[in-house]
Amino acid sequence: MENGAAPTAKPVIVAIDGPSGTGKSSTSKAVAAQLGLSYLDTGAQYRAITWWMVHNGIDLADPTAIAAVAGKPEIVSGTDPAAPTITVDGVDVAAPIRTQEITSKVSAVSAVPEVRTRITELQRSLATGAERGIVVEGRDIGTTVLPDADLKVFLTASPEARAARRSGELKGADLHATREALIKRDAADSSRKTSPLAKADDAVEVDTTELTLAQVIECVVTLVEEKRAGK
Ligand SMILES: Nc1ncnc2c1ncn2[C@@H]1O[C@H](COP(=O)(O)OP(=O)(O)OP(=O)(O)O)[C@@H](O)[C@H]1O
Ligand SMILES: Nc1ccn([C@H]2C[C@H](O)[C@@H](COP(=O)(O)O)O2)c(=O)n1
Repeated sequence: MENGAAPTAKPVIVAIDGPSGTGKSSTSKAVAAQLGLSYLDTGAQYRAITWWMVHNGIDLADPTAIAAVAGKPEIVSGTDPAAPTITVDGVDVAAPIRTQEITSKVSAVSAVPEVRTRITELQRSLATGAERGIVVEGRDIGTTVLPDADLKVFLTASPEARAARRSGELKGADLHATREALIKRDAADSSRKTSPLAKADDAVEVDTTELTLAQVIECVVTLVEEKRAGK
C-alpha cells in the first residue's frame, strides 16, 4: 500500500434464513458484532408494517386493502448489531412489534406481494449501503432478496427445541401451545406464493437442535472467514 494503510476488505454479504426460533436473530447479531458488520432483522420490518396496518385499522383479512396502503408507512431500520432499532413514521416500535397480536398477524401481511416488494427494496438498499458488509436474517434472503450473497446459511432445529427456547423467553408460556403456534406460522410462511420461507440451493444448512448458541455463532463465523479466505 502506498500510504501504509491496511487494504480495505471487500464488503461481505451474509444471508441467514430459517424457520421461527432457530436462532437467526441471536446468531446474526453476534456474528455481525464479532466481524464488525451491519445487521438487519427483516422480520422486524414485516412486524413493523403489520403494526402500522393494525394501528391504522386496515382489514387484514383483505389483501387488496393491505396492498393499497403498503407504500404508506416509512420504516427505518438501524443496523448496528449492538443496538438495532426500528421505527415507523418516526415512532419507536421495537417493543410493540413483539406482542402476541402482531406475531399472530404478521404472516397474513407479509404474504401480500406489494408488501414484499416494498420491504425487499428497503432491504436491498440497506445491504448495498453497508460499507463493511452486513448480516441479513429472514425467510427469503438467500432465495430472493440477496441471491448473490457471499454466504447463505439456513438454520433449522426441531419444533420441540424451538418451542422450548421460545417458552424460556415468554415466561410461563405453555410448551404445547408455543410449539403449535410456531408450526402454524412456519406453515403459512412456507406456503405463501411470493418468496416463501425456503432454503436456497447453495445455502449451508446448520441443524442447531443439539448445538449451544455459542457453537452456532462459532460455526457461522468460521463459514464467513472461510469465504473471505476464498476457501
Ligand atoms: N442454539 C441455541 N440453543 C439454545 N437457545 C438458543 C439457541 N439459539 C437461539 N436460542 C434462543 O432461542 C430463542 C429464539 O432465538 P432467536 O430469536 O434468535 O430465533 P429466530 O430464529 O430469530 O426466531 P424468529 O424467527 O421467531 O424471530 C432466544 O431466546 C435465543 O436466545
Ligand atoms: N424475510 C422475511 C422475514 C420475516 N418474514 C415474516 C414471516 C415471519 O413469520 C414474520 C416475523 O418474522 P420474525 O420476527 O419471527 O423473524 O415476518 C418474511 O416473510 N420474510
